[in-house]
Amino acid sequence: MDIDFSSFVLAAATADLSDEPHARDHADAVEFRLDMASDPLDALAAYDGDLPLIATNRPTWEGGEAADGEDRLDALRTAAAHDAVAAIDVELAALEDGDATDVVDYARDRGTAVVVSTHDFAETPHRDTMRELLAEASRWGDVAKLAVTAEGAGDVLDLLGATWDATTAGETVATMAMGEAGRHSRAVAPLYGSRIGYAPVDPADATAPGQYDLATLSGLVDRLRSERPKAGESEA
Ligand SMILES: O=C1C[C@@](O)(C(=O)O)C[C@@H](O)[C@@H]1O
Repeated sequence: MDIDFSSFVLAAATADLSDEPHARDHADAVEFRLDMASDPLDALAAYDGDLPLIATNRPTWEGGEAADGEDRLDALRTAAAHDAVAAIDVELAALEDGDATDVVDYARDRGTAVVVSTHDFAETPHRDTMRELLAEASRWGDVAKLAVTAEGAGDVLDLLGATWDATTAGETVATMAMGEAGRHSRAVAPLYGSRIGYAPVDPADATAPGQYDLATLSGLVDRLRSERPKAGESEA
């Protein structure tokens, strides 16, 4: 299965693939958080859902639950070989230190897309720093993802600015501000070019702070998209 990141993709984020039938009405894909699942590879082998998967195996040093090491990357490699897995998510830091380059090469050889991500659970970096992180991740991946923590609306404005700059420079990016102050970024960032949104089917199963549930985010994104000026009307 493939995912087309040339337009917005709404991913149901979950540690439980039995969520997939409940996600179909609203989601374009499922993000399977291997690091949060019990027996993730068995669940993957048994998957026969309709939605394509983005496989993520987030290490503890980037806010996830997977122990660092070869096993984590081997699981991602196994996931990349599964027909339903359209993309894998790899941390930019794991590529820069060289650990994950083999997994990314393997995914590419199989035609599996690569999302290269950075998470900041403490703050929102300076706009220039965010711009650099997106540019760097774009060098490695099909989609450059940046999730930061907003303390106020100004942080979201900076993130949206970096998103817009990257998008107008031709990069394919996914951005979101975590935390309460950043919540609205999840609905608005797609208007500035963000190509992936993440939301749990059930809000109790959130995979990051400040997520909307899937039905709510789907409704907000659709509504805002339909109100956006059509190309040629007034957009830059
Ligand atoms: O990187 C992301 C974005 C995310 O952290 C969010 O804030 O929605 C949720 C994660 O599951 C996903 O891998």
